[in-house]
Amino acid sequence: MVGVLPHLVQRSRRLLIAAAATSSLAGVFSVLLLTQINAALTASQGDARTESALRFAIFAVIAMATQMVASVMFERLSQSAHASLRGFISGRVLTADFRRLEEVGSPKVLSALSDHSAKVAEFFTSVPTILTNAIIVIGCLVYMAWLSWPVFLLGVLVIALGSLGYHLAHLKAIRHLDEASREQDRLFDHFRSLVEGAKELRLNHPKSQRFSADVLGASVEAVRRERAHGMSIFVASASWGNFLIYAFIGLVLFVLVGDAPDRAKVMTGFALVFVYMVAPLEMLLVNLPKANLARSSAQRIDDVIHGLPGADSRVPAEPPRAVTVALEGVQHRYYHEASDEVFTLGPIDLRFEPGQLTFLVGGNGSGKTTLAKLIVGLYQPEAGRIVVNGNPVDDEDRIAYRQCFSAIFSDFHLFDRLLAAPGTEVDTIGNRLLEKLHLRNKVQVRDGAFTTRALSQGQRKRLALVVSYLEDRPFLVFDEWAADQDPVFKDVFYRELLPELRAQGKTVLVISHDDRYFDLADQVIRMENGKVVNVG
Ligand SMILES: Nc1ncnc2c1ncn2[C@@H]1O[C@H](COP(=O)(O)OP(=O)(O)OP(=O)(O)O)[C@@H](O)[C@H]1O
Repeated sequence: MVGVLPHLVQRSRRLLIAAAATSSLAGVFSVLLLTQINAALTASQGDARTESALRFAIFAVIAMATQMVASVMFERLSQSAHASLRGFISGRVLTADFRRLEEVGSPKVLSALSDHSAKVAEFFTSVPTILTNAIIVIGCLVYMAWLSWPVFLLGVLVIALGSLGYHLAHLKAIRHLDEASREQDRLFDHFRSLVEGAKELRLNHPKSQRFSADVLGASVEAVRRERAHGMSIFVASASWGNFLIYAFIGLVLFVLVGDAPDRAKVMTGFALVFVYMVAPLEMLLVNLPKANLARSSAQRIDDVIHGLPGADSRVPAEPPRAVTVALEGVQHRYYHEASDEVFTLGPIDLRFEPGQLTFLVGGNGSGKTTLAKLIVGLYQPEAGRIVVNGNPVDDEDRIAYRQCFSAIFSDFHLFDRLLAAPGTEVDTIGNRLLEKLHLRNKVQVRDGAFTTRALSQGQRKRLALVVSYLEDRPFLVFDEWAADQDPVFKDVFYRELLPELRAQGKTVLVISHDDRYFDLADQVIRMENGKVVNVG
């Protein structure tokens, strides 16, 4: 698989080449400017000054214009790389296998979408600086060769020594930068705790302080330390490069030039070239680490993408009106790395019919939610198979299979927009449902969105139910939906809403601890430790 950085480079190859060519031109004209300055400084009386001034002016304008155009082009490349990276990663997250996504975890995904993408995009803005300055340095060397061969050879030797030092430093520095970007993924997890654990942290001051110092602070510090370490090595090697340049200047001015007849003239030329070359060299050495940071971030993005292999994104057909789902020897396992233990669910054989109300019951951790995720197709069975309306579900029709379901899990998410298909009278139907769920005085559906989501947990669950009704899927799954409802509404849910759904021919699966209502079910499945122990 091509990494994201080579992919981005390949994708915008043409613009990149154009921008690089313009950038190189800017470098070439900067060196030509230098030749004009030198010519003016060392010219004898009576030389054609006007002509020289004109050339100088033309070169200056071209250098500025090419620099400007190149910078704008690279800035655009950088922004489009950023946007395309974000689109690409989000696309992968959207289509990824759900279990793989759970394993990768949200901190890594968020870190890839924000910080790492930005660092990779910056690569495109550091390229013109690297390129222009590299050309200036090379141009200066060529000019030097024209002035004097021995000096040029010495220059090449210095550059070779500098590059060797830089390469050795690079090997060491990149380790720190890689470690920093890995730690940064963990840092995003702590950022999430900082926001999502705001209540717990406020209620316990010592805990908050320990979190701030030992967890968040330690991680921030680790990123700072590793990045500072890595970047310091780069910057220090830049100083080594600078030192070599000064050593070079010294050698040329005091040893090589010696007592040449036109010493003053030669020395002026060289001094000017050196001074002209130092700043680009510095820029070069400062910008190369940025490109390395980008590479390290691109590696992290590649890791996330690698963990989320692309899936079939064919648009599935409309789900059938009614579904019979059968599980045949279905099995799923979770591996817990920390304790080296495996939780095994199944093998399980079950059957769900249209117009059938099933209750799934069992103790905490017995595997009810995992079974529900298997039934709705979020997890693929590791053994056994699922048969829908008589047809076994294979990899190709898994997406289509999932469209048969609408589920409210306990960690459900309410989107701010209902995102209904165009043409659906979502406002009218939604408001009717809000009325039915006793929420009309609190919230409305307007222009395809709820007017507010700032409601109690039980009320938000009712909104999730509205969404579920609107989706109008043949199989509905409610994972402890009623747990947050008041006794009156619980009664409405079990005695009115569920029988209504059953009467409509829906297949309904309710995970519940409310044993008062078990007698309403057509089927009660009891689970213990990952196994179905009873179907009544
Ligand atoms: N995302 C996960 N990654 C790894 N293991 C998990 C994951 N989710 C659940 N498990 C494991 O599977 C077991 C069953 O969990 P599950 O959520 O299916 O139980 P449950 O019956 O729904 O429990 P509860 O009544 O508490 O909701 C747990 O004990 C846990 O060890």
